[in-house]
Amino acid sequence: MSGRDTDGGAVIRRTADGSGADGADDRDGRDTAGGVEVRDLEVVLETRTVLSGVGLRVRRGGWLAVIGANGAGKSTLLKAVAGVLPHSGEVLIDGTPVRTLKPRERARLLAYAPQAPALPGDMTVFDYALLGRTPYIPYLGREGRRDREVTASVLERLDLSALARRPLGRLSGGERQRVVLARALVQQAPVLLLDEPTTALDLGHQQQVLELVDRLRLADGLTVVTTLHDLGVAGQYADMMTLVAGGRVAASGSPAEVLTGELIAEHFDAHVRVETDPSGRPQVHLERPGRPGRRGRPDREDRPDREDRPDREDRPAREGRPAREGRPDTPSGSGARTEDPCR
Ligand SMILES: Nc1ncnc2c1ncn2[C@@H]1O[C@H](COP(=O)(O)OP(=O)(O)OP(=O)(O)O)[C@@H](O)[C@H]1O
Repeated sequence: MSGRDTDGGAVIRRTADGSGADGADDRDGRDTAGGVEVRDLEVVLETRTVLSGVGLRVRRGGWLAVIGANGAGKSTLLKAVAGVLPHSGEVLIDGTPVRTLKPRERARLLAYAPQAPALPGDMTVFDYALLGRTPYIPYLGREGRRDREVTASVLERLDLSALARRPLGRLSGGERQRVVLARALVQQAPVLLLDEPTTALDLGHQQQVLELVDRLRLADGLTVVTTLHDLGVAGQYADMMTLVAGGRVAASGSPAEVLTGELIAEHFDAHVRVETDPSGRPQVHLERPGRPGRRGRPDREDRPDREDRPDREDRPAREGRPAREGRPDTPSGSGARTEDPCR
């Protein structure tokens, strides 16, 4: 379900059915243990300290979005959590330090989809996704029927069945990105780390991928950590956010706490309008400086005072949202407005 905002831009909204558990998930007998905790993480690349003093905590079944400007350290943070970068400090997966896990143990606990991995051009989509089953296949053994079934099922859910026999070298960028995600999902680990999983995807596939991840999270208690550049999407799906700036945590909290006009202006140097959607989640709209805030509407200063508008008292409070009197006022100077975007 996608909609259009009043600015004419496309807005992805979460589907209304928060339960999301469609019963079609194909994981069996798997322990869903696994929250993530990072303590005082430091990563030095070559001679440069890229992350310093980073801490975060994601409960089992939570979705954390790591946001920040280019070069802030988001991918480095994800790689350190995935255990593929040397680090100091502690990364705990379900209470176990990731550095103490053998690769096979780690792969059963944690699946990581990098932003742009090098893909073997001659390998087929199916065989590449099947690599996600490696931690379950005995040494010197072959994959079994179950492994092939899980792989086929994930490919189907990501609209990739028709491409199953296609070599990776002959895919589009968005198809490649879904194949990388497929391999991670085929791994069926309780912790899923996704580095910018939707950058190359069209709007429909973005939504398909994010909804699938959310369904798995809600149905199986999957713990999800993603980096996301699209703050609007991050605000719709994550239940917690960490804003990284200059290799440190600049802010963390709920999407409403982190996606404020002030923080976005400070750390992204971007001019935005933040609104609250009917489900209470923040929506971030880019605003062009010097233009009216909304198409076809006069600037705020030119409009009659809200208190003077005659229809205000007659309107019912929106469903799922406290009446105006119960909502906190917009912080002064935040740049965020609280008008209903549908009016
Ligand atoms: N191997 C490396 N050696 C030294 N510095 C590196 C290395 N890899 C990355 N960096 C630097 O570390 C910083 C953080 O990089 P990282 O890829 O984590 O940023 P990011 O927040 O994911 O950025 P983006 O949004 O552009 O993907 C950047 O300044 C980058 O130039």
